[in-house]
Amino acid sequence: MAVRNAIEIRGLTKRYGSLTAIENITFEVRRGELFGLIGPDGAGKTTLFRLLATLLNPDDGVATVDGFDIVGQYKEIRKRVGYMPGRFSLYPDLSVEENLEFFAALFGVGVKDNYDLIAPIYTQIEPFRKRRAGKLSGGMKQKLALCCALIHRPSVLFLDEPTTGVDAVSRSEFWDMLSELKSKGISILVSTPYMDEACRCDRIALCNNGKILGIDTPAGITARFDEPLYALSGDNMYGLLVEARRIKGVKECYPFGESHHLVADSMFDSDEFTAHLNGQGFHNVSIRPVEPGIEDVFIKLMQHE
Ligand SMILES: Nc1ncnc2c1ncn2[C@@H]1O[C@H](COP(=O)(O)OP(=O)(O)OP(=O)(O)O)[C@@H](O)[C@H]1O
Repeated sequence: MAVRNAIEIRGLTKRYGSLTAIENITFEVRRGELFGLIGPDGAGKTTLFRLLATLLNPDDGVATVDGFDIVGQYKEIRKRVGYMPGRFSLYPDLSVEENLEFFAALFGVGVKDNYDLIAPIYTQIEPFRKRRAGKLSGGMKQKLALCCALIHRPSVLFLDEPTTGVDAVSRSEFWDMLSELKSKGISILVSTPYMDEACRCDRIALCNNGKILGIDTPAGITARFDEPLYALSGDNMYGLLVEARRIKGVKECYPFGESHHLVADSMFDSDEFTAHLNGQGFHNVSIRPVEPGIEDVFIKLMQHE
């Protein structure tokens, strides 16, 4: 019988001494799904990947990848997964093509065996095939690392912060490549600290401090934000933040890119709010309703943790 879920995790816990890096995590990644782990540094994303890639053993709980247990059946899992770790995973002194050949040999396949899978990605770096991997740009390294992780045609792909430190255009191209791989039936678990990338996933888990704060589709996550939200800006942004937090009807106010986001309650009146700030000597105050994004939900969930 075909295994329905690519990954199943039940009550998984991992400690490093007295520090609990992963605490009682439960979720599943469906077959063919592009699933995102979204969270800041230290959330436990890398630890989770290392557990699922069978490089660490859990202290508690169970997990399967492609139907195989991460502890008892680790050899089966290693044949079936592709893992692109966060840090540079290539051999910097080997050329592009030597890296690819090395990873293919590691899995007992030839580069030609699964070339169709990597071709759309590899053709972009092929002109540089003689160049040492250490001399490639960030975006090209990322493409080569992805080819190396795919060379044995894994059924499940683990990508730990693949777009960190990569320019915006390469980041967007990378997500296009992931959509393409997904359409070929590969299940993908990918982590990112960038909230704007979350919307490229089928479902996401918001993680912080080793715990999962919420799991849903990106639209389902943003729908959880059910309070009036405004963008606030003006001269003296810091003073504005401090003063806004004191005003009646303001539940929260936090810096958000170029403006502040303000969460209001039912008592909030934006005209009164602006008049108050003008009376306090603030200039060019602008307040306008905005749609919540995933980051707003994240901030809200973290505050209630
Ligand atoms: N080998 C280790 N020994 C002790 N503590 C560790 C070890 N590896 C990770 N940690 C700690 O466990 C927590 C989770 O780290 P982890 O690397 O899994 O998080 P992350 O979300 O991947 O963040 P980052 O992007 O910074 O790696 C952090 O507090 C980290 O300092």
